[in-house]
Amino acid sequence: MIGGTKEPFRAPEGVTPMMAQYLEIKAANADSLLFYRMGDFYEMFFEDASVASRALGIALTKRGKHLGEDIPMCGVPVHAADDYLQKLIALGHRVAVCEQTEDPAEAKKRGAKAVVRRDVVRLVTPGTLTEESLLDARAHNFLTALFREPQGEGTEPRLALASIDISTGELIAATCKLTDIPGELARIRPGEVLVGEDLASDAGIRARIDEAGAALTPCPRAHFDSARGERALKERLGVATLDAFGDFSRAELAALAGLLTYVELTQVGRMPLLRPPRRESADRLLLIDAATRTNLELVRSNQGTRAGSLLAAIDRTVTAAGARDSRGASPAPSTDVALVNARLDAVGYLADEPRLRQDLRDALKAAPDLARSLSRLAFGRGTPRDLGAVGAAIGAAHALAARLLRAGDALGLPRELMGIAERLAQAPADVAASLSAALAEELPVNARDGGFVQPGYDAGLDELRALRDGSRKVIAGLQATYAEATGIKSLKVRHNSVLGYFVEVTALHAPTLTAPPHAETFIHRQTMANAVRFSTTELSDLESKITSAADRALALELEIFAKLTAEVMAAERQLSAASAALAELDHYAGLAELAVELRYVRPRVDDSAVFAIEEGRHPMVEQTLRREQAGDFIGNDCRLCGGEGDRNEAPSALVVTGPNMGGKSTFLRQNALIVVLAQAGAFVPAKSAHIGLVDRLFSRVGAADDLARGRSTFMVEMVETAAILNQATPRSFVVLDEIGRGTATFDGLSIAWAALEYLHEVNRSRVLFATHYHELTALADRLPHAANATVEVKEWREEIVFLYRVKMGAADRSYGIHVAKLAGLPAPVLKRAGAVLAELEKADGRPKPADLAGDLPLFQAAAAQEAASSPSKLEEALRDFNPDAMTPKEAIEALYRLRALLEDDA
Ligand SMILES: Nc1ncnc2c1ncn2[C@@H]1O[C@H](COP(=O)(O)OP(=O)(O)OP(=O)(O)O)[C@@H](O)[C@H]1O
Repeated sequence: MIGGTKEPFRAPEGVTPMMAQYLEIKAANADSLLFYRMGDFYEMFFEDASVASRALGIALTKRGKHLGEDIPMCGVPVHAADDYLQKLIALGHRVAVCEQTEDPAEAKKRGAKAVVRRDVVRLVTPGTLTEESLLDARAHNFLTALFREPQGEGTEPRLALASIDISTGELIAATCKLTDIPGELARIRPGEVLVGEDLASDAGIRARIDEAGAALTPCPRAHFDSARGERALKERLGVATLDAFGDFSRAELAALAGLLTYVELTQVGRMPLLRPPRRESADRLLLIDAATRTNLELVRSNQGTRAGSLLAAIDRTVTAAGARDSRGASPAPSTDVALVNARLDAVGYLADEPRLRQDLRDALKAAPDLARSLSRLAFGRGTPRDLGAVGAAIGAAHALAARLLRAGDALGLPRELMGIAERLAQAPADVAASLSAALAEELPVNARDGGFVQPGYDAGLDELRALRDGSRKVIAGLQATYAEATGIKSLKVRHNSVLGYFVEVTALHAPTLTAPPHAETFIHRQTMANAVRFSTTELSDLESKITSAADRALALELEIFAKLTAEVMAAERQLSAASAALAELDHYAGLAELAVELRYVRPRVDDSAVFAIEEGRHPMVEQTLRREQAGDFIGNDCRLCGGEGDRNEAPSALVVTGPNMGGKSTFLRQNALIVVLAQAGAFVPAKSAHIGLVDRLFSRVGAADDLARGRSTFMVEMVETAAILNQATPRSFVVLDEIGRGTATFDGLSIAWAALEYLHEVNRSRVLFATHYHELTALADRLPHAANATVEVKEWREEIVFLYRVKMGAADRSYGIHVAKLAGLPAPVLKRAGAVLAELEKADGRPKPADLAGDLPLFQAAAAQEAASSPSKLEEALRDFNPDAMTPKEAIEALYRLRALLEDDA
């Protein structure tokens, strides 16, 4: 555990002083691999060496003995350490980087055997990366802390989440129900999740964090101290109260405390830049659970790639920061009508102004990644290029603000864009002026390389540089002087790191220099196969002049670097605000570009329960068809009206039937995606769209096996269906695609039937329900607010042609065998299948819809309530268990218990 109390360490007897130091530092960082700096390498020893050599594929060697045994060792060169770090972090390791904290010469002064002082300067963990090389520029890298709210009696357990992207300083707090944690983690996608010991021992929480693909780090409970969190935040932000940023709960402050304590520990005291925290209130976000996110391929396709996801399809941002923003952290789909419309106003304005949009995008493209440069500077890991980036970004911010305001003069900017322009205009011009006065055109990657301060900025520096360069010129001149004095035309003055400057002549000429009169000037240093090398006092003097001038010049440059960094950090608040504004502007301009490029329209978003789409399209399928020149996407209408609205206007549930490959799934998902886009403030792929705000979105496909997690297909389906039936409200939007196919036909049909009835009667959500069970089409006749829809096909000489048009009404038959033919099933199999089908139909092997309709009672809302007032034992038992908190094994056991109860009742 990070930051737990540690026993004082004592090295065993007879260990070398260096090993004793190593063991002590390792003992204090037992849960990390220790990168122990030795010269130009980070070395690892013992178990760390074995683990790292396997993980990195590098050689395992030995170095000396410890308690009579060989010490395994492996190492990575310091200059290439980033690559190795990245691999280790990706594999889930954490790394403690231990540096020499004094000059070896200093150590020598303490005695020949004294060990150079070393200390861990940083813990590298998946959630605390700042290096450009370790991060994806276009994605946030969040570290999230979870804290369980004290639970009142009879209330649902809730958790507070605090998240930080330490590479940009973005800080967010939120609270959600325990059951919504997977969805929240899927949205934030943290690289690492911190939990107190109590939560760490909760198998349900562990499983959820694991499923979100994040590393779990247990921390001492004491880190989650809300009073400390509040104090630390106020101090860091220099404010007396946090009220201006949101109404943080004690649990949120505790989560923030856990987060900040951990950051401080891993960064060994250095605190990152912090942007004012944002409180995301879960009741103003469209809730999308983890399964729905995966199913709709919001940020990742089913293949696990960005390509093919909704994000890839709609992202037209031109800066890395804009892409990070678009990825979902800040413009998360909202349920706040005013906010959604304000965002749509911004997109609409830029969509209508092509010239302005183009100018803004051109300027944004040239602007550097301000957020990440700022964060590196705050950490003391900044480079001259980061300073250059800050200066350039301020310039870009002013130019963009001016461009926006110029446009706004005539037309009046919408609220969001006005806010952006104001924040951009406040970027500190004085900081930009000092940076541009100080910095050279070409900037080195490292401050230690020097040469980044431009001539004329600092007289002292200019003088030292002149001294250094003058001496170099004198040396260059000495070659000619020596050649003439000795009569050796081939004499050269050279330089290497061992001898410094020296004179080199061929072996043939060497005697001239070793004999009088030259022997006095030339001091023999080295004899090579063909050459002999000499030094002279003059050269040595000049050399030490150069070295000392260069050293002093570098020291002066580093001072200037520190001064400029301090100046930048003093304006941190305005710079952070400007950097967020740059990202937002890019985000809006990108959405406007998308709208124009692909003819997306502005949706009408309001508080109604309507969902009316005219000629809607699927964002990803449309683009794939276009890319592959596979024809046009056929737009389809969809009209639904949920429980709170007037369900007579339109059905609340559509049962979609039709042949495989006919376009059912595409139709279902495009409508769910349109909801996501609209509520995120984006235009949507349709001819027109009217959307009454959706509070929760669910999308499920009849599950594929999830054997890796030890659940059967059917179990997954049922757990997920249960989640929907328990959570969907009259404002929700539910997409169910072939639910129930994971079990025997009749069971599956019955469950699909009952689920649809329940959604219709109890949840009263807007529902799209695709199914292969034709029998379900009968339901639409029985349920007042359900209707049938089907995807059109044409039959032509025993072939079917898909038209991809969705029309009202039921499919007259299914076309499984036709599709099997398209898939290339051998002809004899197809023929035999046709014969079997004909027999079955003749023998009426399928249940008649009417029979089923008669057998199965509806879930009338009233009946459901009546049942609720006198719960049976079975219901009581059911209510007690929480499917989300169960392991697959527990779920199966629970099912057996329920069965037993049922038999008892009977
Ligand atoms: N509206 C449309 N316009 C053009 N092509 C479409 C349209 N809808 C679907 N398609 C094409 O048809 C393919 C199959 O669609 P989809 O997966 O939605 O069918 P399905 O009815 O759900 O099939 P199954 O029942 O086998 O899952 C899509 O990948 C796409 O190429």
